[in-house]
Amino acid sequence: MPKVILLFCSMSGNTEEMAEIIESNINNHGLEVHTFQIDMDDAMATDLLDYDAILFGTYTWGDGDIPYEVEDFYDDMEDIDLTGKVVALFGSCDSMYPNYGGAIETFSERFKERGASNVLYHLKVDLTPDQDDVERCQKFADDFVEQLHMYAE
Ligand SMILES: Cc1cc2nc3c(=O)[nH]c(=O)nc-3n(C[C@H](O)[C@H](O)[C@H](O)COP(=O)(O)O)c2cc1C
Repeated sequence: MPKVILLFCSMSGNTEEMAEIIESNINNHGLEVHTFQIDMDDAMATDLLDYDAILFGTYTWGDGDIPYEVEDFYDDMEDIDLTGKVVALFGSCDSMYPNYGGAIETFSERFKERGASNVLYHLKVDLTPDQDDVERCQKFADDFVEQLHMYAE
């Protein structure tokens, strides 16, 4: 059974809502997920090493920037080898900003740099998830589980 970690940060709760939908859908597939809110829980970049699969959620700040509360986590990722990990990223963004969901792209590049060859999709939701977005989150989780089984074979 693959070990799955879900890490996220969220200022006003939108990315957190996505994380909850994704977690519950992955649980529905019979997989256990260990979930951490980066700024609240004691989650460190080295924790990633203990898992086969990583779900990473972040909102975007400033001008397409990563939020300050994940800056240390981002920097600490520099020293870890994520070869072979299956990764998918998600987050709430705001289409009023020119750099829509830039933090997701930045983290995606970081995961790739660190050797996570299977960086899958990015799910971006505009502000608070509406009913369509809830379904997109559910599908995102379904696809993730499918990919996990594929890579595990
Ligand atoms: C000061 C500020 C800057 C922001 N900059 C961006 C941005 O560059 N790109 C973007 O897509 N969203 C940007 N956002 C929007 C947030 O990412 C969006 O509100 C998101 O829903 C917050 O997610 P959360 O509820 O999980 O904290 C910005 C929001 C604020 C308050």
